[in-house]
Amino acid sequence: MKLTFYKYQGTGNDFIIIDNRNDKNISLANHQVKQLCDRRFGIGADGLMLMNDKEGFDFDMQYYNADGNTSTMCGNGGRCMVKFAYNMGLSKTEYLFNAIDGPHKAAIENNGWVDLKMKDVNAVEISMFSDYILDTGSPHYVKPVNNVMDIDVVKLGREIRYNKRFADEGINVNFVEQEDEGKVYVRTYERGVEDETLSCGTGVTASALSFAHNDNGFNHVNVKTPGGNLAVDFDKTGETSFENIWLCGPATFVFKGEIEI
Ligand SMILES: N[C@@H](CCC[C@H](N)C(=O)O)C(=O)O
Repeated sequence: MKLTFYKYQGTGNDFIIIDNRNDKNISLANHQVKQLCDRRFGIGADGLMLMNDKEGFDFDMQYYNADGNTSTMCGNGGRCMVKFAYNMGLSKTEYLFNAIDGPHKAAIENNGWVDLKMKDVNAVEISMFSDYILDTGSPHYVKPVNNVMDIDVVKLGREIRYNKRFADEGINVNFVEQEDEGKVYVRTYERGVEDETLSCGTGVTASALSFAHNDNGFNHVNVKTPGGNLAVDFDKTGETSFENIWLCGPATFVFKGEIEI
C-alpha cells in the first residue's frame, strides 16, 4: 500500500503526519510506525501522528513514539498538527482538537507561531534530589543544572528513565539551566525515542512550571532548546497547581512524500 505522508518539525522535534480523515481508515501496526520513523530504513522522525476525524472537534490527534508505541501527549506534535490543519485548508482563529489527555485549544499567531493550550497541572512532586516530577500531558522529570551544555543527556537521562521507579512506564528527563530572569535552557531525553531530541514541548512546559514553582513572580518563561526557542505562559493557581498553560513556538512543514508500506 502507498502511504502519503507529511513531515513537520517544531523546534527540531520532527514528526510524520498522516491525514486519516474522511473514512480513510488507515491503521498502522507498531512495527510499521517504527520502520517509518527509522532515520536509515524509513522517513525518519521522533514520532508519528494520525489526524483522525472526531465529532465536535477540528480533529483527533493519535500519537506514536519513534519506537512504534502509542504514547501520551506530545506538545510539539500538537502544534505541528495545528499548522498541518491550517496548511490543509482549515483556516480558523481558534482550533479545538482532541488528544489522549483531552481537549486542546490552539491558535496561530501572525508570525506563524502556534500556541497550544496544555492540560492543567495539579501536582508537582519534589524528589529526594530536589528535582521535580510532574505530568504536563506526558510524565516528566525535571533536573535543574548549572552547566546544561556539558551534561551527558543520554547517559544521565537513561539512568533516571530506567531507574526502578520509572522503568516500567518510562519518563522523559529534562535538564534545565536558568539563564536569566524568566529564561531557561532545556535539553531533553525522550522516552520512546530513547535518545536526546532537539526539543520536547511537554518537557519545555514541565521545565517552565518547575522553574516557576518556587517563584510566584513569573507567569511567562522563555525557553531555549537545541532546536530553537519557545515560550510558556501560565497562571499559578496554588502551591503546586497551574492553569491556562500555553506552549508557544514555531511549527513548520518540511516535505511531503509517498512511501510503500
Ligand atoms: N516530543 C513530545 C513528547 C512526546 C511523548 C514522549 N516521547 C513520551 O512518550 O512521553 C513533546 O513535544 O511533548
